[in-house]
Amino acid sequence: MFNICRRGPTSISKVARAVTPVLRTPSTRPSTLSLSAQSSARPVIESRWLHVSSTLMNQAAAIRSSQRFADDGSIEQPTSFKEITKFQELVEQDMVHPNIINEITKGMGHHTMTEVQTMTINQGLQGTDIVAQARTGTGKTLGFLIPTIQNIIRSNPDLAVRKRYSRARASDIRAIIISPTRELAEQIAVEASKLCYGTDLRVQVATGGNSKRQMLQKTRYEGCHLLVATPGRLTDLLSDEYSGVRAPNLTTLVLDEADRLLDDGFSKDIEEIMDLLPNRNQVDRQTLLFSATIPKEVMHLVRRTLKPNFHFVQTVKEGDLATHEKVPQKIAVVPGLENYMPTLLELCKRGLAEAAQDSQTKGDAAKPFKAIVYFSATTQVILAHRIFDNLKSEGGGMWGQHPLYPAEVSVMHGQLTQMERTRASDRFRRAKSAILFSTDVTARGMDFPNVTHVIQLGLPPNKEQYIHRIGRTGRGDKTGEGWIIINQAELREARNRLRGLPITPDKTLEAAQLDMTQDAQLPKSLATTLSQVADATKMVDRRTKEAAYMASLGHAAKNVEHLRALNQWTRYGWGYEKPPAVAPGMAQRMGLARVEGMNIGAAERDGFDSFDDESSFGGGGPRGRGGFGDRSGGFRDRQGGGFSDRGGSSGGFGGRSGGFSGGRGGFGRGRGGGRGGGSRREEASF
Ligand SMILES: Nc1ncnc2c1ncn2[C@@H]1O[C@H](COP(=O)(O)OP(=O)(O)OP(=O)(O)O)[C@@H](O)[C@H]1O
Repeated sequence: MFNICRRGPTSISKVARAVTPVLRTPSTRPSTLSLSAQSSARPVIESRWLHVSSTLMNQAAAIRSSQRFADDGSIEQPTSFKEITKFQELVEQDMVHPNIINEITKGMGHHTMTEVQTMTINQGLQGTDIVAQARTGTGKTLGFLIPTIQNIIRSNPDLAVRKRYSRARASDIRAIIISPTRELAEQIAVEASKLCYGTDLRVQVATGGNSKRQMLQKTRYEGCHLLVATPGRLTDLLSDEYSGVRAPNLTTLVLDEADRLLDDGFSKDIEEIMDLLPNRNQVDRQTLLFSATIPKEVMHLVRRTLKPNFHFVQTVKEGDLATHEKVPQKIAVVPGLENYMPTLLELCKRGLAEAAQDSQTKGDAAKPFKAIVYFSATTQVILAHRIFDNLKSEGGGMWGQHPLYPAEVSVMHGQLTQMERTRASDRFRRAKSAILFSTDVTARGMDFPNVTHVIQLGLPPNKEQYIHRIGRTGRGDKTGEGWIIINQAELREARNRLRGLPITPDKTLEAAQLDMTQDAQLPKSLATTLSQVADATKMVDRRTKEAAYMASLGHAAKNVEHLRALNQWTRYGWGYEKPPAVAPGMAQRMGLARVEGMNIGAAERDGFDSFDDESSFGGGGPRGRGGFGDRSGGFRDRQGGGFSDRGGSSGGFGGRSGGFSGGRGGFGRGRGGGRGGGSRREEASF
């Protein structure tokens, strides 16, 4: 996979995996090293630190000379150095300032470095450009923060100790860390601030969604040495001639989640940022690229971003699994999209039951149930969250306890305001037992503690994203479980996209096995689950459902099987007789005009707004004859029963003429719900 970056006789990956890494490149900052060596009269800590600098200077000089004096003019075999694996040793060996390490050993309680930290910290302290690939949750953040902060202090020893009054300015930026998402930027900034607590370094964070004016006020007031930012806001600040945010002496540039930042979505921004930063030939800087995934396709961009003699740290060996063995991963292939919510609910109930059992035996040490549920589109996240938010316990009435109590159900996606996003991620971070419905905004880098389950509904956009999503569990020394629920129509694509991943099929979830288009006798627990989802779905407004439909339509448009599955979902999942209407012009443009089963036509005016262009949802569909999802009728409606708008006897979960029941009852169609609504009546059969 990484043969693209082979350089010289030894492949980079081999070098990076060597037990004792070797210094492959000269230090890039003789001037900064000599600067630190010049000052001498300092308090104890700082004079100790001056020794640090000179030690590093000697090391760096040794390497430089070994290159410079190679007999045949080529780069001489680099000098090896002792690899440090304990944080405290970095202080003892005068490689990192104690004020930084204290925060790690005493503040965070970490003593031994992880594999990727060992390799990147030892190497990064030499000033080398690094691209590092290591599994999710293995501590890459400290892997780039320690060298970044240390290298700033190395060139500015005055900053090593916190002072009462800082003289920092907004144009003092020495290091910039770029992250693809706002939440991740905030998280990195918090981590960086902890590390810098005992120093005089000022950390600022700049992300879209937050007030630029406030950020500038704060930055101008406090100054900034280390800026953590998302690409858009960073470009904005650097190109704004009045912002005052400048980095004329930039020492380090870090791209976290580098493959994401270098892919099509962000690469233009990154290029623009590079142009706005000082020219590397004039102001030498170290560049650090980190990610759990570095696909071949971005390697040429990686190479363009780094100096030619960059160092490749790769703890995931070629052919190794990119995900953790300690995270068992299961796939449930369900007959149709209508099975998603019942299957998810069953899985959550099971997880909570296991957690409750665990807490009886282990007390506080028990594993909770804390899950992130991923969807590919915001509209799907919103719909699923509304359904889960509406769930009611059987027989609990309006004010009954939520069936997933004590888990908090929350949501995270790009349509929330930044304040809502921050609140949602803070709450989820703190929650013991919780379920977060999310788009991929939380898929990369987010370090929510104790996530026990990652559940993906539908296929992720690519293998990398699957790996990052799964990486939200099993972090550090924790374990976790990964689940992916797909429908039959996605199976072939899933085999392709997820090839080589350790995913095993699972058939233990009852709702995943059920053909919801057919009559069936159901066990009580399953009937209850279906009934709860049915009730909850019915309470969701039509617009939310149709927004999810339209978003999925865009993805499914080129595949007849997917379209069929999608339309079937509206019928058996929501109880629509016909799928939502798609305006003829839009259907034409999307190539759907002749596809069987589509509802092409003007939106019906039924009291809701209707839509007829691509930016909308396609309009309100016709009123179905039945189905709990139909706005115009359904379960326990005015006419007294069933799931149907035409009265209980013709209602049905699937929107046809039947229904489903709990107890010994069945799920199906045709026999009628009877008065009072089938799902609540154990004896009833539909
Ligand atoms: N040396 C260490 N020993 C124990 N735990 C550590 C160590 N370093 C970091 N951690 C913890 O491991 C967790 C994961 O760290 P981090 O978020 O840096 O992982 P990552 O590799 O960047 O993950 P991702 O690929 O998802 O971005 C954090 O909770 C962090 O506090």
